[in-house]
Amino acid sequence: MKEFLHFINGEYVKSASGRTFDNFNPINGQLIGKVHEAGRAEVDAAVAAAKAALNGEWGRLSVAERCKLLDAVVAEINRRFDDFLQAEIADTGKPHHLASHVDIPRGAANFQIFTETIKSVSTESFNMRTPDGKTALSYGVRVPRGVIAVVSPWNLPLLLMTWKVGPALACGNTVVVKPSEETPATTALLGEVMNAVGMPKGVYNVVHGFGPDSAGEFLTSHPDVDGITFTGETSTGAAIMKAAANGVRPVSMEMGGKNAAVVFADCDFQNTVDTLTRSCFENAGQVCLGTERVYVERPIFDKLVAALKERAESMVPGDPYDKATKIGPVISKEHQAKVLGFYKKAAEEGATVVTGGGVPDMPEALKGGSWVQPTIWTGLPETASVITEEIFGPCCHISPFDAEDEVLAKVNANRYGLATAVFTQDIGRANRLAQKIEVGLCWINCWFLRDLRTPFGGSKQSGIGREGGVHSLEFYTELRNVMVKF
Ligand SMILES: NC(=O)C1=CN([C@@H]2O[C@H](COP(=O)(O)OP(=O)(O)OC[C@H]3O[C@@H](n4cnc5c(N)ncnc54)[C@H](O)[C@@H]3O)[C@@H](O)[C@H]2O)C=CC1
Ligand SMILES: O=C(O)/C=C/C=C(\O)C(=O)O
Repeated sequence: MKEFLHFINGEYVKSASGRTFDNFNPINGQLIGKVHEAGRAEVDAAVAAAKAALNGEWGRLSVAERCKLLDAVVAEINRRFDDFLQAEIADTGKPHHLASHVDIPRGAANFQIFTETIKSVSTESFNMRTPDGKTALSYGVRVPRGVIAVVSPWNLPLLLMTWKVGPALACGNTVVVKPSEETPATTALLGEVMNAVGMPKGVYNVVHGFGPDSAGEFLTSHPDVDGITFTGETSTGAAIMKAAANGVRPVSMEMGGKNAAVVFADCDFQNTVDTLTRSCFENAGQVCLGTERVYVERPIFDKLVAALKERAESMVPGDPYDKATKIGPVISKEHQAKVLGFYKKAAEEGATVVTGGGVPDMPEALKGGSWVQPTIWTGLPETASVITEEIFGPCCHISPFDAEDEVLAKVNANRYGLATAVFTQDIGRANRLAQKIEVGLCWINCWFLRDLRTPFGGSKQSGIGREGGVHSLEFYTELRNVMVKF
């Protein structure tokens, strides 16, 4: 049986308490291994190692030397691609094609983009006359913030963790990562990569455990943590902000969403259906950017519902190791119960269940997994739970609309503001809506098309701050001003 250990100061270590918890495979419900749960002792040791590394060899490296090490991390992730792939599939149950095309390549790319960024970024400088007639030159210099706590979720474990570790290290910080209790494997494996490339001890640390009264809380409330970056549920983000306030540490928060897609009658129909199939059902709907509300202009409403139904029914849940499988299980039995709870509520609230709505009939070997059917509803009022609350499952509600103002008001009538997708051939209308929809990310005729140089993050209760390209430097560095009089 596998054992997942903490990675502290370059070494894999057990918890002093001997406390462990079980890690289950969502594909068949079988035990993958035991995960060591960090107590205060392990979190203290990890933060101390990270703090010491700032003043050691790591802190003395030039930007070029630091980037060379991180380039070696990219090469080593690619060399061990299959190890990462297998670990990620076992932990999450995501299909092979998705993990191999999205998650693992992005794990490497998330280091590469920030080595490129940090090498070419400039700061401002000003020349001025002093009151006594001399000259002064002021210039900005970016310095690392210090020890960064990275708290990451289970839906895209390697991708979302490295999206924060990449820029943190490129900027010269050190990190202590607390991966989700559901998905410890790839974060733990990255420790082997760090050692293989000769990363100085203490630069990358990992502590496993849960949130409240466990590793997550101990880490985010630790006084020697200088900044906290988080992806996950909004209520968790709020709890972490309270911990961060004690000691006045900056936070970067990427939180929940209830994303809408707006489909106009003049859209490229085939592209729209292809894209919605991905945005509603990919990764079993467990993407914070995923679409759970679809608004369709009335003339094509029935046609769109019928087309998406056909596509949803072609997403037959199956063995993620089979390269043809398009949809796997959700992350856990607990999450399955949450998603099925919404399915039940939608029916109780009077939805028309266009397709799905329950648990698929799986082959004997997979029956123990946490499966749910891709599901589409219509007919609910805007106040219904499945239209207002984040479900994080392979499902969407489709409503008709008649006017641009009407749909805009519906899209914005939600506490979240992460992402949207607008489908139309009228580029003026698309850009008009992009200015007015209250989100951090607006896709037009596409979805989850990423350029890692661009700002990524949410509005309203979906987040605080932007990460990506130079925008990540706002969080991962302190901008210091130097004034020289001569
Ligand atoms: N990317 C996103 O926006 C994600 C959203 N979710 C949403 O959140 C729901 C719950 O999923 P969870 O994994 O439980 O999300 P979560 O937000 O509770 O967990 C994310 C991370 O935060 C940690 N954590 C939890 N409470 C904490 C605390 N008080 N202090 C410090 N760390 C803490 C967890 O251990 C995990 O590493 C899902 O059903 C989904 O709706 C979940 C994962 C990702
Ligand atoms: O592309 C990214 O950087 C992030 C994608 C997805 C999420 O943030 C998420 O699902 O939480």
